[in-house]
Amino acid sequence: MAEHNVCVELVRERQKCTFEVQELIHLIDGGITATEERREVENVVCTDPRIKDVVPEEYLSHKERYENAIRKNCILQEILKKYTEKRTWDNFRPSNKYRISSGVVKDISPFMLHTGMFIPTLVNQSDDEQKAKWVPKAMSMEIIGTYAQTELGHGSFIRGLETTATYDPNTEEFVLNTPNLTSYKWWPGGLAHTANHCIVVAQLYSKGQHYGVHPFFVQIRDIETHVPLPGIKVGEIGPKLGFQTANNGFLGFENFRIPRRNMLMKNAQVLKDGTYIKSKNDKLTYGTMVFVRVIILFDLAFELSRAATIAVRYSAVRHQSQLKANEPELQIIDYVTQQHKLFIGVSTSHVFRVVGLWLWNTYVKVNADIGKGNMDQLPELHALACCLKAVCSRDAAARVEEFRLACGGHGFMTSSNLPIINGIVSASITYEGEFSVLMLQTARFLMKAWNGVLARKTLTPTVSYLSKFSNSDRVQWANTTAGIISGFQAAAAGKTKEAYAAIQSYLKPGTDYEDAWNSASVQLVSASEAHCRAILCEISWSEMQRLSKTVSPNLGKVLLELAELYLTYWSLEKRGDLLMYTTISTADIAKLQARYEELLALIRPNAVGIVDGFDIRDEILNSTLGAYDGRVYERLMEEAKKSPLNAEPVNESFHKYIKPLMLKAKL
Ligand SMILES: CCCCCCCC/C=C\CCCCCCCCCCCCCC(=O)SCCNC(=O)CCNC(=O)[C@H](O)C(C)(C)COP(=O)(O)OP(=O)(O)OC[C@H]1O[C@@H](n2cnc3c(N)ncnc32)[C@H](O)[C@@H]1OP(=O)(O)O
Ligand SMILES: Cc1cc2nc3c(=O)[nH]c(=O)nc-3n(C[C@H](O)[C@H](O)[C@H](O)COP(=O)(O)OP(=O)(O)OC[C@H]3O[C@@H](n4cnc5c(N)ncnc54)[C@H](O)[C@@H]3O)c2cc1C
Repeated sequence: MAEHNVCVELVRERQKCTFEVQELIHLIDGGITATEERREVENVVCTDPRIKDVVPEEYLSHKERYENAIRKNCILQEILKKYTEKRTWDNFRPSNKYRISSGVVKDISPFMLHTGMFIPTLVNQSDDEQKAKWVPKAMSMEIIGTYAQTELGHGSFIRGLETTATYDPNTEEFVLNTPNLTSYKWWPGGLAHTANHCIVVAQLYSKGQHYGVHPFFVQIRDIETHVPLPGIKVGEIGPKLGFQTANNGFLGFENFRIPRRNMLMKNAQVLKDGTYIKSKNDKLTYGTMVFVRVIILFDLAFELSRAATIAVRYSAVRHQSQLKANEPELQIIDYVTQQHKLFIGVSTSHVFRVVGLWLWNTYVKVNADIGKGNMDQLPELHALACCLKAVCSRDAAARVEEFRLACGGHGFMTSSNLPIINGIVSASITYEGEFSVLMLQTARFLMKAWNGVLARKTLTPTVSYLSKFSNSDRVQWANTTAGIISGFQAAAAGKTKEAYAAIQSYLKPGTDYEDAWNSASVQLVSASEAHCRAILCEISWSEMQRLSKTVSPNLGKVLLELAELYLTYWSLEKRGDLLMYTTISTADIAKLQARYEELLALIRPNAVGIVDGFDIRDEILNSTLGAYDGRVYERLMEEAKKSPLNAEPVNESFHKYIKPLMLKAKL
């Protein structure tokens, strides 16, 4: 971007920056080569003239919008293929290259489930022979798939799914059926008109026995004509709050037959005669969900970084009101209340990224152990992935909404892109495991851990802190980062203990454990949240500390300020918990507040530099308010002019309706 086109406010902001932005970019990308590789792909895609929309997406009809998304995503796939053809899935270097998708369509790609769930399920749940047959075809997009699990009647309760797969040993086939309306698959992305294959999660029956839910590889459309195969009823579910171009669909089966070997057989198998071979652990069927819950953290970090870039740059450009009489109007970023809205979101993006990487490394390690037959760490991984996915998605949605509010009226414009990002992030609170449902999964783990505390057992690493805080004394408070982390752990331990006690107190004679659990579930969710906050604080602080030692002192200082801001913000938000479970005093809280305000002031001069460090191209930001040059007002007007209503000075509705109304009023 030529600096002479950049508005004066952003030029000044960039001059103020105390660290090297390029260094931050490389840190976020994971190295200079990763930055170069990402930029190269982004450049090829974003400068391809076929990708540019003449009419903005939001003015298209639902149908046109989908067709446009498909057209452009096919071009993207073509380009990406060039960059990935030498790689197989197994050595595919995890990167943030998928973010390029936002430079192609503003909303969600209809191929997202193909990449995000169809391929991972084939990779992780097929046996070697199946993998060799299906994965290359899916990777090259010779076949296009999705993940069809949720039904009209059941999403959270997977054991309640109603689609059946009944083995017929005579033909060595499974017969798939949708027994009633509530058993229609409902929601899968790309299912409606994009995918020709899907993973179907269905209840398995063989030799008259029921064996629970299992994944099946199912072709639903003809490869040549794309016509649904006989016995398949498929369609789209209609417009939603967001995800307009995701092509979410419904699917029903009528005696639809698939070969025996189309059951994904890495974990459980059905032999030719119908004999069922059990998996080493029946929860391995849920493996793709664990994978996606883990990688969602990267997606949330990225979406937050987009919203942060938009809101921070806009706040530097926008002037409003006078702080002092006869002085120029302030840049809104100089109002401390504005900094309070903005900087926690910026910091949260960094926290999610580093905690996401830590979770990813844990996932890789546990998966390797599972491969060797050791399932010991699976419950802990599941508990971690559940609460982190749940809390981070909810936090991200709150932060994006705050960024939107921080942009005042203009943040309400679709052209700001904040409403679309809001839709994308809000959806993540529900999909891949609804918030409360996942929090209660982690609570199950915490209750078991508390049993371990009572029995003086050694606990697994992420809950080992519970033993430290098992007595009733309030924990000694220290106004340091270590003290804050310890305070969060004390709050988590205290809440876990109380939720446990609440279950016991509800367990009167004649009460089932499940009813007592339900009665105590608000406290259980609260305990899970506290546990998750303790993890977010501990891991983000240790990771940011580690990273700060790998970079220049100037950047290291900024990283630590962002990390400390996160800890301080949450200490103030959760002061009630800290007052209950630690010896924190009102004077300590006042000190925390003062430090928080100090951190806002320290971050302020670097705010634009920090969001520049996310290195998000204008085509990927898609925002009138957030572009690199800060030409906010020109862009808002340019976009407004694209409204089809502005194509004619008088709309025909005037003659048809308004004029007659006015004439009638005269009579
Ligand atoms: C360096 C960077 C690397 C990154 C790599 C990047 C690669 C980039 C590639 C692509 C990028 C793409 C971009 C990605 C963005 C993300 C996009 C994804 C979009 C997704 C769209 C949405 C898709 C969906 O929504 S699919 C449907 C999802 N559905 C759900 O999640 C349903 C939720 N429900 C459940 O999970 C379960 O029903 C339940 C857990 C709530 C209950 O199950 P249950 O009834 O069977 O269990 P119980 O309650 O009885 O418990 C039994 C027992 O089992 C334990 N359990 C449960 N689940 C698991 C599990 N998964 N694993 C292990 N153990 C489990 C449970 O804890 C109980 O244990 P107990 O010991 O307590 O008895
Ligand atoms: C944008 C989007 C994309 C999606 N994409 C896919 C996809 O590609 N493939 C796919 O298979 N699915 C997909 N889904 C479906 C998604 O996974 C489910 O919507 C999700 O798992 C929640 O299930 P549900 O809709 O049945 O909600 P419900 O389970 O009916 O939840 C409704 C309410 O009941 C509460 N509740 C439910 N069970 C309990 C419990 N045990 N304890 C306490 N409270 C409970 C919940 O907390 C919630 O408040 C998608 C959903 C969305 C929104």
